Amino acid sequence: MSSLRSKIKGKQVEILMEENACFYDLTYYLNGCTNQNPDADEDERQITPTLNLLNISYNVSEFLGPWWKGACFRQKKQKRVLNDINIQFRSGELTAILGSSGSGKTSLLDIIASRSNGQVGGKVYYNNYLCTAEVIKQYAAYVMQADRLLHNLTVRETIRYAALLRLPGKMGSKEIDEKVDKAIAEMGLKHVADSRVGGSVVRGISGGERRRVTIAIQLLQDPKILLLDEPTTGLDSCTTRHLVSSLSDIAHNGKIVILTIHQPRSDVFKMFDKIGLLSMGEMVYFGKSGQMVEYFQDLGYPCPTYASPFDHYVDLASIDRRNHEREIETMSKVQKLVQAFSNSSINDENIHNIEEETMRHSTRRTMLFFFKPQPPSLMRVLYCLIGRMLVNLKRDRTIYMSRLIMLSLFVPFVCAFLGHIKTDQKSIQDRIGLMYQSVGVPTYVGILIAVGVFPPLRDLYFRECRDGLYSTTSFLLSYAIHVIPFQAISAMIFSIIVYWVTGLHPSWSRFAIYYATIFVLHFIGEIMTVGVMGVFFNPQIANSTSALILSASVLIATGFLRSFPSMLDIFQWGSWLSVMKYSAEILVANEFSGLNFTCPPVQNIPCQYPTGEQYLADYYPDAVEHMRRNFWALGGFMVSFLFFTIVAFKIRGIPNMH
Ligand SMILES: Nc1ncnc2c1ncn2[C@@H]1O[C@H](COP(=O)(O)OP(=O)(O)OP(=O)(O)O)[C@@H](O)[C@H]1O
Repeated sequence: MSSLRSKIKGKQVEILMEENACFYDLTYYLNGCTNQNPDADEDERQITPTLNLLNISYNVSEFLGPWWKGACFRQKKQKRVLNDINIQFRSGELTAILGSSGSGKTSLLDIIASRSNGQVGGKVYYNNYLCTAEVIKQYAAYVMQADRLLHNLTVRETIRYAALLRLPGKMGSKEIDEKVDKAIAEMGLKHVADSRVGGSVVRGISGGERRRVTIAIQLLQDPKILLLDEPTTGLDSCTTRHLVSSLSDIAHNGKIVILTIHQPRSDVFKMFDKIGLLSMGEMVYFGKSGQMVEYFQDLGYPCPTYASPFDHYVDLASIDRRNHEREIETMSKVQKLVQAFSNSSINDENIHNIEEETMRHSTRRTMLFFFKPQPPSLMRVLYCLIGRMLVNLKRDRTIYMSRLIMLSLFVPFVCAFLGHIKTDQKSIQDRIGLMYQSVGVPTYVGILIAVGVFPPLRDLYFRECRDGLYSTTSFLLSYAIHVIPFQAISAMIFSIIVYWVTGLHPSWSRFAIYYATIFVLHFIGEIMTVGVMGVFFNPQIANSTSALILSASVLIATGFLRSFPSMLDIFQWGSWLSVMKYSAEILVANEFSGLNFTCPPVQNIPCQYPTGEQYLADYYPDAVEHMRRNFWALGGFMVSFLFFTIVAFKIRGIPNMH
C-alpha cells in the first residue's frame, strides 16, 4: 500500500492506493459525497447513497472441552452465524433488523462496522465502492447496546467532551459548541441539557434520555451510516416511540440508519421504511415494512387481526427449543420460510438492485482515495481527557473525599497502636513496625482506590478507543496525571500526622524524604492496579492479584519480616525487582541514621544498639550511601509501572463489547 498526503482545496487528504480498498473520487468527496460532481454523468448525480451487503456469511470458531487443555488441544467447532445475506440499505431509509435472540442481528451490524472477529465471507460496498475497515470507520457510527457514559457529567458536558475528542483538530470552540447544540436539539435533549447523566446509583436522566445522549455523541461526526444495536431495549413504549421517531427523522434527512430490535412494539412498525427478519443467521424477509404483512399472508401465514406484526413474525421465525420434536418442527418451518424468501420476487429485486449498484460503471476519474480528517492534537486530547476525569471526580463527593482521606483513615490505628515512639532499645522494633505500615498502607490504599474508581473510565476508554478517538497511551497518561494532585495531598495528610505524632526523626528534610516515599508508593499502588485491570477485566480479581503482589513484595523485599542474609538466594535476587526494597531502605536509613538509643540502666545487660548506625550496619548496610540510588530507583519504578500498564493494555487489547 502506498500512502501519499496532499493538500487539495485546502483540505488534508490521505490518498490510499490499495487493491480492493474503498475508493472515493476526490471531487465526489469534496462535494460532500452528494454526487454533485460536475463531471459526473446525469445518472451518477441522481444516485442515492446505498450500503450493499453481497453474499455475506460469517463463521466463528468455538472451542469444546475444558479450557485447561489449551487452544492447541481443544476441539474446535465452526459455527455459521450468518449465511448468504444480501441486503441493500438506502440513504433516507430507517431499517430495522428483527429476529429472536441469537439470530445474528448484532453479528450483522458488527460485520458492517468491521468489528467482527470471525471469518467473514462476501462483500460490503458503499455505493459501488468496496469498503475496508478503515473506510467504514470514517463513514459509519456504531451505537452499542450499553450506554457507557460518566454518571457525574451533565448531558451537555458529556456531548461537548465527546465533540472535543471526535471533531477535527482545526475546529474552533464556537464551531464545536454549535455542533453540540445541534446534536442536543436533534435528539430532543434540550430540557435535560444541564442535568446530570446519572446511573444505577446516582439518579440522573431517564434510560431513554441516556440512549439519546449516546446517539447524539455518534451523530457529532455527521456519519453517513448510523448503526444501532438494540437501542430500544429496556425502554417503555412511549420512550421507544419517541426514540424511533427521532431515528426516522435522522434517516429521512439523508442518512442510512440501521437498528436491531428484538422486542418490537406494534406502534413503531410503521415508522420503519424497511424490515429485515433473521432466523438462525438466514434471511426470512427483507423488504418494505408495508409489504411484510402481505408477503407472509401470501405464504399462508396471515397476521391475526389484533396481533402485532412484529411479535407475530418474530415468533414465526423463532426456533422452539423446549423439546426435540418442537425444535425439529420449527427448524423445518424456518427452512421453508428461508427458501420461500430466497425464491421470492422481493429477494430477486433486492439482489438485482445490489448488483446494479455494485457493478455500476463509474465515469469518475481514477484517482482513488478516502478522506481522513485531521484528528485533534495530542494536547487537546490530554486536556480533554484530564478535564473530563477531574469534572467527573469533583462531582462525586464520596469518591472525591475517599481519594483525599482514605489513606488518612489508617492514621488513627497506626497512631493509637504505636503512640509516641520512645528512643529505648524496644523502640527499634516499634520503628520497624511503623516502617512496615508506611510501605504497605499507602500502596494498598492506592490499590483500593483504583479498584473503586477506574472501571467506569476503562469502559468508556474501551468504547472510545474502539471508535479510534485516542490511543491507550493518551488515556493512561491522562489518568496518571489526573491522580497526581490527589495522591500528593492524600500522602501529605498521612505523612504529617504519622510522622509527627509517632515522633520520628525531628527534621524537616527527613520528613520530606518520608513524604516523597509515601507519595511514590501510593502512586505505584494505584497505577499497578490499573495495569492489572488491563489484564483482568474483573475488578475483584484485579484487587486480589494486586494485593498478592503487594504482600509478596513486602515479605521478600523489605527485610522487615526476615533479614536478607537469611533468605534463600532466589528471594534475595527477586527483591531487587521490587520497589519495596528501595523504599524500605530509604525509610529505614532516613529514620535510623543519626539516632541515639538509650540503653537499659542495669549494668550487666549489654546494650545492643546504642546508635541507629549500628542497627543499620547489621540489617541495612550501606542504606545511607544508597539513598540517592534508591531515590532514582523509585523514580524509575514510577515510569516503569506506567510503561508496563500501557503495554498490558495494548497486549490484552479491547474486548468486543456490545
Ligand atoms: N465471536 C463469537 N464466538 C462464538 N459465538 C458467536 C460469536 N459471535 C456470535 N456468536 C454466536 O452467534 C449467534 C448470533 O449472535 P448475535 O449476538 O449476533 O445474536 P443476536 O441476534 O444479536 O442476539 P441478541 O438479540 O440476544 O443480542 C449466537 O448464538 C452467538 O452465540
